[in-house]
Amino acid sequence: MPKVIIAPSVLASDLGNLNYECRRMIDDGADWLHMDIMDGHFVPNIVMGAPILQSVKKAVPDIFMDCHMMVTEPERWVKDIAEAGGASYTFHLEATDDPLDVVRLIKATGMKASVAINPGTPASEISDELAEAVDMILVMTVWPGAGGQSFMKELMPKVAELRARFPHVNIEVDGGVAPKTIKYCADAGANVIVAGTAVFRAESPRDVIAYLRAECTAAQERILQERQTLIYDPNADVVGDDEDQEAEERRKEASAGRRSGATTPVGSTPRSYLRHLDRRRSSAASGKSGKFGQLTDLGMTLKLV
Ligand SMILES: O=C(CO)[C@@H](O)[C@H](O)COP(=O)(O)O
Repeated sequence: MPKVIIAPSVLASDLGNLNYECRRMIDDGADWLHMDIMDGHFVPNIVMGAPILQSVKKAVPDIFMDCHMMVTEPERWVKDIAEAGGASYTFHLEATDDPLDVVRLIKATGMKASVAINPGTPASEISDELAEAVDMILVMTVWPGAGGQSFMKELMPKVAELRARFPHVNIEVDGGVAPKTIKYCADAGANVIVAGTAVFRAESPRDVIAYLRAECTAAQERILQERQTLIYDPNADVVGDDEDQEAEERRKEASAGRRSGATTPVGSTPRSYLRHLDRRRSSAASGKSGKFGQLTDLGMTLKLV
């Protein structure tokens, strides 16, 4: 599983003291700083651009700036952000017809490339080819444009689906992530955690960062153990297996979230996504068959990582 990374979103910081705020977060244990760039078109707000990032990079040279570009023309700002010291460039899938070309432009600058999807965009819009080309996929857990919104738990099946499909890709969540909501993200398989209000406005940002990290690390161990149980067993009977009551409950909750773009009718863990595929395939088959066979028939590659 990819490393757990905690990235406080500076949108919730004291923007008049941005250099100090970024330094404070790094000293408190943050791995990255999440820099929200908004152009007033893709989202209705305008927040910072390359000159501000450049000034931060100069004052805080060891910063890793995770640049979330909420802009309509993602290709237009790649060079400026790279020159300003951006380390990772996230563009929105909804903002381009040629995501692979944007990735190519980003990579040519030496920055890491990442693609974001809005709450209304299904995970299936991320093609295998795109996922292999990027370093990270950002699943927005609020509609982009403002900090301090409520976390959309019903989107967790998208995270679980992407984690099941791409065990090694960084999966980032952003929006309303806090100690109260981290478990949903962590169980679904997210490993890059953006949190603005919950960290910057906390009495002890250090404690919040440590808590978010601990929850994700613990969940990763659980996910790895669950994957072990998916080792091929020709005698396994997965049809009608009701051991995972919790997944069933989550499936019900998830289906209530379809209107928000959560199109995967499954529970919110990578394992339950794989089990869903298994059940779907099994219902069309007669008798018992091995799990690997069923998954690979569906085009899935089940990997132990
Ligand atoms: O991109 C965005 C909003 O558009 C986020 O980065 C938010 O800034 C996260 O803030 P909180 O919801 O954690 O306060």
